[in-house]
Amino acid sequence: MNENLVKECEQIMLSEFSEMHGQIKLLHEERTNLFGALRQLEEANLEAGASGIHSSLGRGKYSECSTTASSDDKQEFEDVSEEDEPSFHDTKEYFNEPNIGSGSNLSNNSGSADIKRRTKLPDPAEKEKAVSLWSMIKDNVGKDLTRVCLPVYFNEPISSLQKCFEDLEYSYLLDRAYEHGKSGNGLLRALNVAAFAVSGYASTEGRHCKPFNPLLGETYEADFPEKGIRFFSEKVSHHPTVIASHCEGKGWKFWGDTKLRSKFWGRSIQVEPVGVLTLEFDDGEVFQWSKVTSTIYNIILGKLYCDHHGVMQIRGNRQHSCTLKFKEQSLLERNPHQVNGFVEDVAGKKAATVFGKWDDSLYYVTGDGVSKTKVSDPASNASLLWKRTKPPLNVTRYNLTSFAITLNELTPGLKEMLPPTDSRLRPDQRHLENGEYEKANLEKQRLERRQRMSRQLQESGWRPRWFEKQGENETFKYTGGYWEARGDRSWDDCPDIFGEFREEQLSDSA
Ligand SMILES: CC(C)CCC[C@@H](C)[C@H]1CC[C@H]2[C@@H]3CC=C4C[C@@H](O)CC[C@]4(C)[C@H]3CC[C@]12C
Repeated sequence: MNENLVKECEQIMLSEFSEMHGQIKLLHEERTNLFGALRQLEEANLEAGASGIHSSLGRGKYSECSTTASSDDKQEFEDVSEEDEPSFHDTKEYFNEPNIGSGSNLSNNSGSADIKRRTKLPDPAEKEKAVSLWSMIKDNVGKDLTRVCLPVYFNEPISSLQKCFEDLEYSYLLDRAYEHGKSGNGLLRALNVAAFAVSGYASTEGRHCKPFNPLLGETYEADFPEKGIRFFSEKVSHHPTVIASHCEGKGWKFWGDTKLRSKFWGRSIQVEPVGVLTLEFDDGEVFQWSKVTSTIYNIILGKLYCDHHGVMQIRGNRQHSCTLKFKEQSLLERNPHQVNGFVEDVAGKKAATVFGKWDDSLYYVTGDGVSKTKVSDPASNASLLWKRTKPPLNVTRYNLTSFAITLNELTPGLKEMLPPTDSRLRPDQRHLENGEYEKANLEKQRLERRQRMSRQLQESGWRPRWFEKQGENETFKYTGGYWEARGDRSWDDCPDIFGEFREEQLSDSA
């Protein structure tokens, strides 16, 4: 087949995923079948002189709900929680003055190494609405459903750029890995790197909402001196969606770009992240790996959940490499989320066995593991590498971790430092976080309209501001300068991507 045609098709598929259009198509098919059946039933019913069938579907008959536009707010939403949550919003908690603490070499220019971060999201301004995808779709019968943009209710108040930073929640594992390697223990370095690679999946458990798809050129910075890290990411391509990120820690750098390739399997979606993650220690040891496949189940019916499966090869350039197997959850699985693997040396000898669960903990045993201990029994002589932190006290329907809760916060003094492209300034996401759903929806529609220009922007020679394609496999590498520019707040060349769209913006970049 024609190569270009295949490429083109692939591109279309990818962009479809980013807008979740695929799901809608599937839903469309399902419901077309359903309505077909319904029509037959109704015809049969009419013939029999009965008319009670519609009520069983809750709302109107199929012929009535065909013309409402997606943006129309006449859509019916079901309220689940009747009682009002008691509000214990404490403003002091959010606007604490930062204390000047012992700074790390990475601390920001405001000199506040001891930033007090929030422990919960703002209380929603409006009452939350529970919306099922089905209730969305049933009001759009007869329309081209691929043109329907999902309302903000399906989103979590986190952008994909911020979600990439969630992989660094357990960055202390990399600090440990650095120290172990420095003191000559290459095996423990490799083990901690393996634990880090697994720990990034922990936050995906129980998360059922879609992150915001960033606009082309949108960025996110995370300066976390308390963790000794500084992270930066940018959306570098819209068709297909590619996010590039770069993180600096104590003795290490971690970077990579992620492009998602997706496949639709009836009721589930399989996501294959394409791209290589690189971890480089200051002493020259490098580890590289790719993320495993993730599947999101029960998109249409039942409880939505996410599983990760496949083999992760963490290749090192010195003594040790690691192979991790994420076991696919079977229908009758009593012990889901299992990860097993081993670290081997250059001679191919197994130096340690690792086992655990991606949503809970990871252990290791030195040697090949099998002869010395029962792998499934962590109580034996296995040592703990990583344990997930407890969920926050105030869980919301987004199920964010304590760490994720802090990611979209505008800590004191931060707003003035940010470029106009930072995710924290994205209005619809901010409104959603505040529970202002109506405003959030309006802004989301405006920005989505704007985003449709991105293909044109990209084709007319748009370039990422902070990353550049490098090397034979064309990975995006950070070109530097962001934190320096932040020091002088010189954001003149950063476009106002969340503002009103102006025609010149197309010609500017050409
Ligand atoms: C809107 C409704 C219908 C669907 C919600 C889908 C949610 C659960 C989906 C949408 C996008 C998905 C993410 C897409 C990409 C990745 C990167 C991968 O390495 C780990 C899983 C992870 C992080 C997925 C987790 C599940 C996810 C957040």
